[in-house]
Amino acid sequence: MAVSAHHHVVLFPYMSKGHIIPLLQFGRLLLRHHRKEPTISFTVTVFTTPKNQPFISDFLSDAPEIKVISLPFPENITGIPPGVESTDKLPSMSLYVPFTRATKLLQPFFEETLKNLPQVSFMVSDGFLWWTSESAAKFKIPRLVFYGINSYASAVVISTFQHKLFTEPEIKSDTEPVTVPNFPWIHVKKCDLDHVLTDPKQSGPAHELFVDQMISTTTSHGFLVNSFYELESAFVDNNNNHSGRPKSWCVGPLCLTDPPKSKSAKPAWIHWLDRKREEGRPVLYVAFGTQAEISDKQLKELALGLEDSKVNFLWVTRKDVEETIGEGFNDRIRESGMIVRDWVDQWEILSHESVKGFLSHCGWNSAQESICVGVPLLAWPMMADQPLNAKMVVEEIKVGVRVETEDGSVKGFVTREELSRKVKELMEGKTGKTARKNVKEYSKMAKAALVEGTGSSWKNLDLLLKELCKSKEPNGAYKLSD
Ligand SMILES: O=c1ccn([C@@H]2O[C@H](COP(=O)(O)OP(=O)(O)O[C@H]3O[C@H](CO)[C@@H](O)[C@H](O)[C@H]3O)[C@@H](O)[C@H]2O)c(=O)[nH]1
Repeated sequence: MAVSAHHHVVLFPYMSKGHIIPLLQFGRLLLRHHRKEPTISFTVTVFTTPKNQPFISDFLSDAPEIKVISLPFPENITGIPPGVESTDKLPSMSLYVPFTRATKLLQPFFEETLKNLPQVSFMVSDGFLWWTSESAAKFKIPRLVFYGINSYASAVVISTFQHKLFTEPEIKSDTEPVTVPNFPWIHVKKCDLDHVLTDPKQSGPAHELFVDQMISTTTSHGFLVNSFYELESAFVDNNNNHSGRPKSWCVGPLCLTDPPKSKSAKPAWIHWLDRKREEGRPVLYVAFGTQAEISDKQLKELALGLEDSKVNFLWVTRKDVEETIGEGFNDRIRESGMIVRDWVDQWEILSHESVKGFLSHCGWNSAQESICVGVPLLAWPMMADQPLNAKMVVEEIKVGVRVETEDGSVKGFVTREELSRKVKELMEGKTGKTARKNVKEYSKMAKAALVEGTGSSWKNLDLLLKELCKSKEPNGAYKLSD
């Protein structure tokens, strides 16, 4: 089967760095696919809002052919400070619902712009932007939905939801392990799942938003998944075994599509990592993505736990740690630790030879980046899909160690003693050693998944493109060109 030559693809990520980054990487992957498979070529247009555009343009500086269009972000939304257009700038993630609901006001601008663009072969839009499926239907554009989560997390969520696992009968305990019906070897706690899935009332603004997102998902052409088959085959197969459910297409790891970095102008933290390499000291990288909320009390305990562990660490955080902990901390850790408050190139840090462990909240991008570079994880999940990602990483593929909270709940307190013990376990202990060995294997599989012609993700993308990029009959039906 041949496909007609040139296609226009629209990408519409949710306004959160953890959602924007992988979709931009997907845009790059499309261009790269064309370079390897010249029979099919793409124009890619990314939709966003003005305050997100500089980040996107900078991220795509190696791919100027990807066009970025900004739509005006709605003003005067109750609770959302003026000028906030991305979740990492929200004063609290409790504003997720009004922030996300506000995006619906972009719909008329989006549709007006679509009218004036070249015909779109398919669109990939974020599952949080449920209303984009209405726009896709109006313009007869096949929509792929992207949630940024892996197949393990979505399979567990679907099973929990379908079996009303925590709601019928209602399970009151936050920390009682319950067997997941489709996967009897997995036990989840109520606190591992988002409140919308476990709330017996099944009502309220968060629930209504979730329902809208689910409905728009079921009417989509398929799921685009930032993962690779070999990592979680049982869960991919399970997700694709439900008749009537859109097919999941694993096309990742998308982080492997990042361009090689230029060697000029190394930032200070890379110089610091170079020095640690010369000293022969392994480094723990510490970072919690772009929207984690850590109390001052917890931040202090974290800092003291890192200090107690005596392990060298590079910690990227938006907070002023010394201000929270009190004078003297920076002096005490001067030799063993470095704290960075800038935006960093996380991939460059994780790829550095000195980095031998990653204390992470297990946002799916971070976790997968760590797997790809072969660095084991110390999992400290905090919200959203992170508890499930942590379970997957520690229990399923065994590439990490888990930090436990005092009361066993996800949002519970982690003591300095626990943290220090687990840091040492990851960096020097037996479980850490096994995780290190396992993660190297998955790292090889990750790279193999994208190899032209033979990789599972390469083949999936090729099939998907062939399916979506058929030329259209005037009545909107698809026709194969030959
Ligand atoms: O200074 C920084 C900070 C972050 N990153 C990158 O930003 C992304 C962060 O994504 P992720 O690790 O997934 O964390 P979050 O920002 O917390 O991601 C949100 O989105 C993810 C994908 O849906 C979910 O898995 C998370 O739970 C959710 O919090 C990663 O690619 C990082 O490499 C940088 O490059 N430099």
